[in-house]
Amino acid sequence: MTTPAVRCAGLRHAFGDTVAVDGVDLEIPAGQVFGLLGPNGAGKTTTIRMITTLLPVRTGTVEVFGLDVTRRKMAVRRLIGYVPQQLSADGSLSGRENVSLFARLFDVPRRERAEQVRIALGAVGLLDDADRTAATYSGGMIRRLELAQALVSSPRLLILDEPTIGLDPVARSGVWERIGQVRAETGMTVLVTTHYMEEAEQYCEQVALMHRGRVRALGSPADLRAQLGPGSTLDDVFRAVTGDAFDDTDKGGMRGVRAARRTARRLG
Ligand SMILES: Nc1ncnc2c1ncn2[C@@H]1O[C@H](COP(=O)(O)OP(=O)(O)OP(=O)(O)O)[C@@H](O)[C@H]1O
Repeated sequence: MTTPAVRCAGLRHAFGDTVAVDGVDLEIPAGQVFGLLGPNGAGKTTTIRMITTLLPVRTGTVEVFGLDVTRRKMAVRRLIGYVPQQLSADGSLSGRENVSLFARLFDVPRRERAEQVRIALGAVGLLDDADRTAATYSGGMIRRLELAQALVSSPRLLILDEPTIGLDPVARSGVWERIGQVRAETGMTVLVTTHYMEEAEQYCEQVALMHRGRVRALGSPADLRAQLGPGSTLDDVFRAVTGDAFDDTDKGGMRGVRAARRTARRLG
């Protein structure tokens, strides 16, 4: 059997009295687009931060391509590209400068840097706009720029936290198209959190529904719908598991992205 891209066993994390992740067992097969779904506060970001080594794993284990994230932290970091919910692009720099900065941070060899930056910008359709400052980009372009920042180190596992939050439907499908193309070309594994059920349905091969720190349902969107009964949607499955509704904010530009992500955090 091939080594899974991610394996979490008995994973738990508490912030003081708040148990954010409460015994998560999860296996993400290599090469899949895997969706981690859940309402605000379900524990998705905390899980992702442990997988990316940004939060220590105190209880349970996490492996990325068979490497323990606690013992092999640096090796794990080299395998991962991460687009956090918080804005990670600098509005005062050009698209190319933003991606170059990440290339340096991720130790892309100096000789290869310019070419890798060009390839990453090309992969997200931003080559023509690469030398404009990011402050002039639309919300969808900023998300694609952040995707290029994560792709520049050629990761085997791409982790995206709410990649389409706050974007209009056209920009959302633009982001997903780019993710799909890169994944088809490289075979990389994609772990994504999203609030948008129709996106999970359309783009994820498997999803885990999280609620109150636990995985409550796991499977392909089609299997989960079938388990609930004929005519069910993934939304129905979600409501059956959580009983919660979502916020959905559509705004454009750097300010809009920041505002939407802030609102999403506040609502958490
Ligand atoms: N740094 C922190 N300090 C204290 N509590 C935190 C911290 N980070 C998260 N929490 C709490 O842990 C729980 C899980 O939060 P987490 O951000 O993992 O959820 P989420 O599913 O990613 O939600 P969202 O969709 O809003 O990002 C929430 O109750 C949250 O308030």
